[in-house]
Amino acid sequence: MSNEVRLPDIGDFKNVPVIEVLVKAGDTIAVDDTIVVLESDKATMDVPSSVAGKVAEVKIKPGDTVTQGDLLLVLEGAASGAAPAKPEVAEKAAPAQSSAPAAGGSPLAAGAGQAGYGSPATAGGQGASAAPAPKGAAPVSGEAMRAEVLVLGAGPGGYTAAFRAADLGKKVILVERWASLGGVCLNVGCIPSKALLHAAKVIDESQAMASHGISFAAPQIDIDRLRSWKEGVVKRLTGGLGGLAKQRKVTVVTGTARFVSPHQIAVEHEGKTTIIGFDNAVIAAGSEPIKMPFIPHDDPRVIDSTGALELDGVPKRLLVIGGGIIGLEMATVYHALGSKVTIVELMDQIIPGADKDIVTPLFKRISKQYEAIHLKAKVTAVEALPEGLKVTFEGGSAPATDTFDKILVSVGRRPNGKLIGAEAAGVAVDERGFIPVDKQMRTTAPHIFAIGDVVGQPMLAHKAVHEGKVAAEAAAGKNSFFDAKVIPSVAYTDPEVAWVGLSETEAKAKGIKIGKGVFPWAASGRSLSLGRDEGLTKVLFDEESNRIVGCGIVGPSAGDLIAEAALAIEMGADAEDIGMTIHPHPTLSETVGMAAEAFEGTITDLYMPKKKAH
Ligand SMILES: Cc1cc2nc3c(=O)[nH]c(=O)nc-3n(C[C@H](O)[C@H](O)[C@H](O)COP(=O)(O)OP(=O)(O)OC[C@H]3O[C@@H](n4cnc5c(N)ncnc54)[C@H](O)[C@@H]3O)c2cc1C
Repeated sequence: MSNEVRLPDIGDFKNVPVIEVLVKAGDTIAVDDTIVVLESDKATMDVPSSVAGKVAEVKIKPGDTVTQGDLLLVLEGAASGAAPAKPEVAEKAAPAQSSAPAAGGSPLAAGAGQAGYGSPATAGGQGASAAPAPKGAAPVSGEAMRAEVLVLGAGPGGYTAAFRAADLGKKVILVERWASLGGVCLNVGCIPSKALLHAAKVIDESQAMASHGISFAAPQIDIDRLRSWKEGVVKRLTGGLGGLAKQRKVTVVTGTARFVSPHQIAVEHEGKTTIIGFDNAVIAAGSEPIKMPFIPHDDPRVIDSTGALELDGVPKRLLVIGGGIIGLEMATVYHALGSKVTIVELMDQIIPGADKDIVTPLFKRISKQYEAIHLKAKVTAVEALPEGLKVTFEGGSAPATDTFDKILVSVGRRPNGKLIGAEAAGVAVDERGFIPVDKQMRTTAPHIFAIGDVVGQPMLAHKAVHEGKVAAEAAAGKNSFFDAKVIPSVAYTDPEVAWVGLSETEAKAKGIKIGKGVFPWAASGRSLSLGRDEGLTKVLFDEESNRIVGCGIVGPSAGDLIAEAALAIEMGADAEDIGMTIHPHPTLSETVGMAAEAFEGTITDLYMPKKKAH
């Protein structure tokens, strides 16, 4: 039972005015009582099921503005060390962060413009639903092991949480159903895909050099060697994690875990069940690819991202369903290896989470390379015939039917929250399988935390890692919060597309006034010397404060360049800070500085007669 009532992480509440407060000190509140009316859609907030009792103090009044996670009420008997309403004393928050614009009501939204590898089909958010907290089951007897911190799942979120908790002196058990550590990211996600994308890049660049005077023979592709090189990269990293776990004395248990009570899990492995007790737990169970009911997924010619990374041959004609990041990265690989690629996407652009102008250079390039890209179109049926997979389309420029050798289904990922017996531990899971959490990554059972893909979008490894640290520190009694302002997204296509913070589309939709500085890479010496000129760097600024609120970059290495914008946003930098920072020449990083100068009107590498020089 908690002694605080906070505004939960549902929807998108940021700086929302309080219209009415329906309780006062001395009132007794019970589950489902309405306590506050907010302006946003006249939303009301009811007492969550983990809270009940007498109100000691009301922390808000009509006219205040509140943001997700803010403290609303303190109940009698509250612990003196109650967590602060805002993360200003969070240990990891540097001074510059707490003075940055988002805290003071800037247009920057923490969730803005973020898309991950689970997009576009699953549009969940952190704490997407306030499911009532289940009670949890009675403890079972026969505990074989006990941990101070138990971590369920050894992906980037889980191994980070386990290692951080161990470094903070906790006795940690890490449970993983797969034989190797590293989760989706290391085994069947980020790392193998980037290894294959590197191979694709070498093939494409060697072909491109023909027009610059250097010709190579057509590549001889030994698919078995390519696969084993990729597997070697994966093994090196996952093996390294095993070593790091040993060094920290983290006990790794192999098996599939389910909660059996609020302080116990049962681990099934090779027909044996082991009960492990814990004080705190961190759920890092990740996500899995979404399957579509009308697609014959058990036909070996229908693959998901894991199947695509297995590199089981190169199909002549490949259909990629879903023009999100995973689909486009895999299309890049298979195109380079020789497949004729068709993409079908429901929305009116590929990578729907990013601004159209930063996606257009990629779209133009792959439109020339691929057989077809059908936008605003969908697959309605797939028939498995001996000669191929007959696909029925609807909408856009798609034909009525077409036949392919393989189909990659990449329409998003679904969280694994419903597969771990969460109800036995008193952990609420929403109807889609996401686990609602607060800013300390606590679930509805306050001693159990959840992190990574299983708590919401964006489904990205770097988000999971950051959350893993917060959860481990909070479990170790530290006052840590997830207070990152932004989470960058990258499509490692060719060209790469990267964005962070507010997008122009979002700013328009929300009526937020922004200014922008754009630097076309056709004016970048470095870009031209790479034989490429289609790139673009766009930096968005708050119109009043001139502080950076978002950035979009398309071009080779955009994924590396976006880190500067993410840091600038975290630090509350303005256009002058970025423009006056001396960037090395000739580099692509100059394009970020020059975009800021274009906004300021101080740029000399472009002629911008409309901007007043100052
Ligand atoms: C093809 C592809 C490419 C990607 N590329 C990138 C990229 O470049 N950059 C990026 O940031 N993200 C990328 N991602 C996304 C990234 O992989 C995920 O966001 C990240 O792995 C999530 O980490 P996690 O710790 O939440 O979960 P996961 O990595 O999914 O790990 C969860 C772990 O929990 C284990 N588990 C689940 N249930 C149980 C159970 N009951 N008992 C025991 N163990 C269990 C699973 O076996 C798994 O090992 C990519 C994803 C894919 C599919």
